[in-house]
Amino acid sequence: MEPSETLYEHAGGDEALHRLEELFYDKVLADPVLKAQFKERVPTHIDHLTWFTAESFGGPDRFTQELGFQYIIDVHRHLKITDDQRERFVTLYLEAIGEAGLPNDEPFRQAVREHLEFGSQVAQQNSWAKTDAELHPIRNVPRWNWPD
Ligand code: HEM
Repeated sequence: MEPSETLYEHAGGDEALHRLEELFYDKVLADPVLKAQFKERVPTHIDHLTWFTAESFGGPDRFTQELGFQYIIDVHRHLKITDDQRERFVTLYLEAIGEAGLPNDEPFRQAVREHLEFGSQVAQQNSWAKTDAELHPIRNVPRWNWPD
């Protein structure tokens, strides 16, 4: 990898991330643990997840510009995500990285794991919040970088 390369560039940009999210969403919709959460195919899901991931990995900030961070808080509110569901989500995503032909080097996988662990914990906490005070304090798309 080039030292100056972003995770977004290393992943292969929008085209590769879109392919990853497509494959991941198919796995999610077919999964017995996750089907209680993902009951039907939401047509915007793949594009919106691609925008979020691209921004998180140092690419264009399209998610923030077009949807805003409040959107991702709102979509997870009241879903009551269980530990099993959160863990399954992370496992399927890591499987999809390999299957979509994204780079499989350890620094990249570690950065993706950190993004996923953090993001899925935020989504889970927000999914149980009864009041705004119980929401995770993050209010901007987090930017991940290469592990130290
Ligand atoms: C890194 C972690 C996560 C990210 C970046 C993320 C991102 C998103 C985004 C962008 C949407 C909106 C899709 C749209 O506008 O169509 C969404 C919806 C949703 N998310 Fe998450 N999410 C994460 C974790 C989770 C977890 C752990 C669960 C449950 C196991 C979950 C369950 C859902 C559900 C049920 C929806 C609404 C239904 C759908 O769009 O298919 N999310 N998520």
